[in-house]
Amino acid sequence: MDDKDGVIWMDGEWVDWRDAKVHVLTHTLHYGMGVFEGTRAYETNEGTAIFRLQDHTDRLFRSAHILNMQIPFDKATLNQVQREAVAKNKLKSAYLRPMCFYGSEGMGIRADSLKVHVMVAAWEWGKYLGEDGIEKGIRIRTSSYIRNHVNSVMCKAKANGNYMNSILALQEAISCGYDEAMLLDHEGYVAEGSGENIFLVRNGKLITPDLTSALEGITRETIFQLAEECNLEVVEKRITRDEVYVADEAFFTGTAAEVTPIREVDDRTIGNGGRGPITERLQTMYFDAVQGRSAQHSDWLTYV
Ligand SMILES: Cc1[nH+]cc(COP(=O)(O)O)c(CN[C@@H](CCC(=O)O)C(=O)O)c1O
Repeated sequence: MDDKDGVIWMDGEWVDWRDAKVHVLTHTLHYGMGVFEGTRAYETNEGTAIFRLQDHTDRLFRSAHILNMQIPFDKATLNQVQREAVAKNKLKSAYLRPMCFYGSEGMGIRADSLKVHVMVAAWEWGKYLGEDGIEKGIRIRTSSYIRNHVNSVMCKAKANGNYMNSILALQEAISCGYDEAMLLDHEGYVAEGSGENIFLVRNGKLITPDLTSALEGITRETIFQLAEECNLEVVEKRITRDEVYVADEAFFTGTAAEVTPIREVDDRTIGNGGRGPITERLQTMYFDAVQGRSAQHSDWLTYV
């Protein structure tokens, strides 16, 4: 990733992509105390637009608040910089990564006298779980790693250090021949994917875990709204792994994952073994919204 052409925003300045570096004694590099966002910009007939930019920026600031980090820029600045990151890098569609991190002003767990630094990068990122995955569905397995406990890490913060858990789970799934991991919480109930929220369809209803141990996904909330528009009931409840096995349909949601059907869990075929009809309908509505074909949701788009 460090050999691209383009620019990255660091602490108020645009720097050449290849020069966007930090010292090896950068505190967050050692201890993982930082927050970030993943936001997508899509090409639309009216130009490139960032999807639910304000919601992502709001969550970035909530994440920082949870970790008691003071971001030294305001939301309007972060929103404008993300628009510029897409434009300056001449991207028609993009994945945006704002991140707030502690610098190399000091070391140690005490973490006092540290400065909060902010960067924003943007790059082209295709289908997170593969082109096939979006249409045919993916194979997932229940991870041997449980989701972080709500009192060991802060699950409502999109915090850098939380993702060691996700990486271990995903690496395990891939090493076992699957595409993604499904993580249970410490009580054994389904929480989410390594980087996605999860939905089931059963008897025409959507079912999704409550947010206790999961990230408050913006795509998850988008699906709630789209489901309401097509009179689909959404039930938030505790879900066991065998409820996933007997679901009629299942899918992941996330900015990177978008709406990805799940066709198999722990070698159990889900429903028709592919993308289910309700999943397809919601996926189509989602892509209509992000690609500017849904007049009803033009407010979700921030044109670059
Ligand atoms: C743990 C987790 N849970 C749910 C979600 C879905 O949230 P939302 O994007 O607001 O719908 C994400 C986003 N995962 C991001 C990280 C991907 C990465 O590899 O980094 C993403 O989808 O951008 C998570 O990281």
